[in-house]
Amino acid sequence: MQTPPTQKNPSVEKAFHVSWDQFHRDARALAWRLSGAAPFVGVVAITRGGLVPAAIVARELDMRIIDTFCVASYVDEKVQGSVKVLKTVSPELGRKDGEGLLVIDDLVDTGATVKLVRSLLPKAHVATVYAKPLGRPLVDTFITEVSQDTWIYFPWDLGLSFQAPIAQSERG
Ligand SMILES: O=P(O)(O)OC[C@H]1O[C@H](OP(=O)(O)OP(=O)(O)O)[C@H](O)[C@@H]1O
Ligand SMILES: O=c1[nH]c(=O)c2nc[nH]c2[nH]1
Ligand SMILES: [Mg+2]
Repeated sequence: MQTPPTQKNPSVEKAFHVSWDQFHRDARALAWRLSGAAPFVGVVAITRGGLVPAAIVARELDMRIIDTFCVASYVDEKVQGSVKVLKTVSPELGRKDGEGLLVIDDLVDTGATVKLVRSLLPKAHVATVYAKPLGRPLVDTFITEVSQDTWIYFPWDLGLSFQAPIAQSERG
């Protein structure tokens, strides 16, 4: 299954850099919020970004049944291709339209990924750590909203590098 052809994100101007520490705290906050909706029969991570928060949430909620929903979409930074399903959940977990499942991703942006997952698991509870306005109505639980023109930089995509002083960057 696949969503309609390639689309580009609206102009992304701002940057939101997330450290490992901040991501861990935000994912734990998500687990706290989800504890009110528990119990779930299993956790499903939307790969690949959902693997990290899924591990943290599963640890906090003491869940051991963990599966993946594997998709591929963004072909390049900030450019989204059509979303393709590479693997869905096991038939055992996926029966009953995903009822009782907790589906986790790192963020919802345009909502294309979550829409596709929801079309196959309509009764699952979908949670993300971060949400942008376009995708926000498609998730049941999230922690932090950022504006649509913000690109979120995750710690697994970053490395340490020199930062020019603010005064220097203001001089151009
Ligand atoms: O709401 P959308 O516009 O669909 O965007 C959100 C999706 O984009 C990113 O995944 P990406 O496809 O870049 O792959 P990755 O998780 O393997 O990095 C992110 O992890 C979400 O899954
Ligand atoms: O690392 C990422 N940051 C984002 O803001 C984003 N939106 C879609 N896909 C994304 N990946
Ligand atoms: Mg992803």
